[in-house]
Amino acid sequence: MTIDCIEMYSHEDCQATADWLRSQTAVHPLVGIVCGSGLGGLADALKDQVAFNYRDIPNFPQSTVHGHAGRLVFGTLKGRPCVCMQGRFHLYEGYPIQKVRAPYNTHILARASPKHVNNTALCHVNSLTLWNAKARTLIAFTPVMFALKLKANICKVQQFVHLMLDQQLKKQHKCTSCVLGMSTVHEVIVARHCGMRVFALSLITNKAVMDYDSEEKANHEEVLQTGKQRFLWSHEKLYLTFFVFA
Ligand SMILES: O=P(O)(O)O[C@H]1O[C@H](CO)[C@@H](O)[C@H]1O
Ligand code: HPA
Repeated sequence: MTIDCIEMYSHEDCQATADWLRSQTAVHPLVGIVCGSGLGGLADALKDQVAFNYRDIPNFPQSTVHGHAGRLVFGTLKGRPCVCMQGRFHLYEGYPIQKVRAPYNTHILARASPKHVNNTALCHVNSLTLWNAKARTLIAFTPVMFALKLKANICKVQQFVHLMLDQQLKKQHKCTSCVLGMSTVHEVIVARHCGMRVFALSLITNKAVMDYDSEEKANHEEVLQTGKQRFLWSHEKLYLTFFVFA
């Protein structure tokens, strides 16, 4: 990490964010959920909510994407302390990666026993991805979760590559049989790097633009609409899966 990067979001900045949050709520989350586009409604399921607007949290990035409420919601889900991010951060918003990943570092700091960053944990970048044809939902697991999920026989399995893509990088990547995203991969990398167990569930919302010479972009309204339509199903599954592993 260069000096510039450290200055953009230092350990002290991160600590200040965590200290402020700890002073505002007695909830010490065991589970952190990042709600993607169209899925922010999941936070409504939390009981005894204490919510903060990102703009009021020291050093926190701001949500700029339509449909991302920009709130951090603490509460309990089936009795487990939990925090939901209603709004995530993307490189295409103009944030440097240090700012995009900051909330995930902060989540670690907010835990009762923070872990040291382990450089070797970066080998967990390649998470497995499962396909549930019925609900058009992809689920990425660490290998342990993959095995448990298979045992539970909850969904039909097909393996995909989840490719991280930024609008500007589109022309550099050609892939077949993969799903595209602009956020989850770097979140998973940082969380694994910090020693968190990760479970990622991605809703397939739209057909990707596969003509690499096209200026066309993913249709965000379609993404939000599909999120709304599929939310009830996802909601139930999120209950199921999070409480298997929390
Ligand atoms: O915001 P998330 O959940 O990543 O969802 C996706 O949907 C948007 C596409 O319009 C992008 O923000 C992309 O990353
Ligand atoms: O079409 C897409 N491309 C990349 N990321 C996405 N996230 C939602 N839809 C898309």
